[in-house]
Amino acid sequence: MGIILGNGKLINQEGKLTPAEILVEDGRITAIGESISREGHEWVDCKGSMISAGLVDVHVHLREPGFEQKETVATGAAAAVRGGFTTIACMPNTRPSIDSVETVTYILDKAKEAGLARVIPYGAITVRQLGKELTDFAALKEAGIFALTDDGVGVQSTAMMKKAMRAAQELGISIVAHCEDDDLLIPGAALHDGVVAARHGLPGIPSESESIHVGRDILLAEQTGVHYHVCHISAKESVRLVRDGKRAGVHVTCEVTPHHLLLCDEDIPENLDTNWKMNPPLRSREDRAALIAGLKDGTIDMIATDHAPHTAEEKANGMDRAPFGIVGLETAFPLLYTHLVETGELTLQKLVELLTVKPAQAFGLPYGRLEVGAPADLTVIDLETEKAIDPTTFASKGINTPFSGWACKGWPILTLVNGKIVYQEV
Ligand SMILES: NC(=O)N[C@@H](CC(=O)O)C(=O)O
Ligand SMILES: [Zn+2]
Ligand SMILES: [Zn+2]
Repeated sequence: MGIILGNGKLINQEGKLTPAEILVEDGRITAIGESISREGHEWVDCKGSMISAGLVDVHVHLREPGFEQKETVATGAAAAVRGGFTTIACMPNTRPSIDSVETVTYILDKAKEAGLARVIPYGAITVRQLGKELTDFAALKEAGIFALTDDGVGVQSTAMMKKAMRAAQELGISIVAHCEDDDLLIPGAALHDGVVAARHGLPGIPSESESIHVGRDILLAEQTGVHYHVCHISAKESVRLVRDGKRAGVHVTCEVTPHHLLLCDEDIPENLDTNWKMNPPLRSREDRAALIAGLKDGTIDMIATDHAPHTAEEKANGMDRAPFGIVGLETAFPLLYTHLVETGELTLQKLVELLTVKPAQAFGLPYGRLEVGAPADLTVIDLETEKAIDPTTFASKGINTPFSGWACKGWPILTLVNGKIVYQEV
């Protein structure tokens, strides 16, 4: 017996929504048609909503092991499927960090136990993410990592990064970089080094602290031939460097977050609410425009949330001491649909691609495609009902979002992973 997603809509070649039904059997999509015979199958009413391939997020912090008060694999995976994400790659800045086979296996076991989203752990580039010694890439690959990154911190040594790229290239693993040059950082700086930080008399985080690493690493990627991916790109100079790198034939990709696409430093409230503190910081209005332009011309390959839950207690520590990071899994699609698609900046088709097939393609994952034979990772999204973002309803333990109260359309109502219903709006 299969499951029919009935009374749904699909985006066609012209980007129009047309009536469609999907049959799912044994974890795969086995038929797509205007109307599928219900005989012998369970029938689920999509109520005229859009059916999309399940969303893929290559940048998520699940916090387990070590910071279970912020999030666990189970709560993070629940947040993922509630947000329509069926595959998430989780970052290694846990305690211990994901620098050993044991920790990779621990997370994969927790994810299996939760039975919600597909969770693929990143492996750390350096032992304990200290930048001093490479981890055992071959062993981590064997254990099932998604790619290598030291996200949370930048790899400071150029020589270490080059060595990592060489080794990763030989094994066919991608290097994913949090680009940040610590030499350019002022302790306690929390906002972009621009007009808003200046108005508050605060030290700022300069754009070059990011773009210098982007430029350095693109040159190293050119030398080594590795697939190099930039995390949470935020500065216009970084976008320019990636554009030039692509033109020169370097295998470079990058991601942007929903918050960097929708907000800039001028939006930060006067009271400096720490739900607006994240790394990289919200940059200038021009930077935000460059990110949208980069998405449109293909320089930016995908959208990733950088879901970074922290406790309310930690976030209550003031702009200079609160941890960097905001949650994103449960708000990404509604925010982007409402504020980029409904406003005419991006087409719905393009938004869906940036959250499905584009990240999957860049990293060689078999997900993100809605076609017969593909794994039945599916998301049904209600594009009509308008609701305000309410952090008290989140499945995530984190409620640290600057988007509380924002009215949005585009809410996921049903999520299937591997043919199994893992989220259904009640
Ligand atoms: N993005 C953030 O502001 N914080 C992330 C770290 C990171 O993504 O660099 C975290 O782990 O909290
Ligand atoms: Zn980062
Ligand atoms: Zn991150």
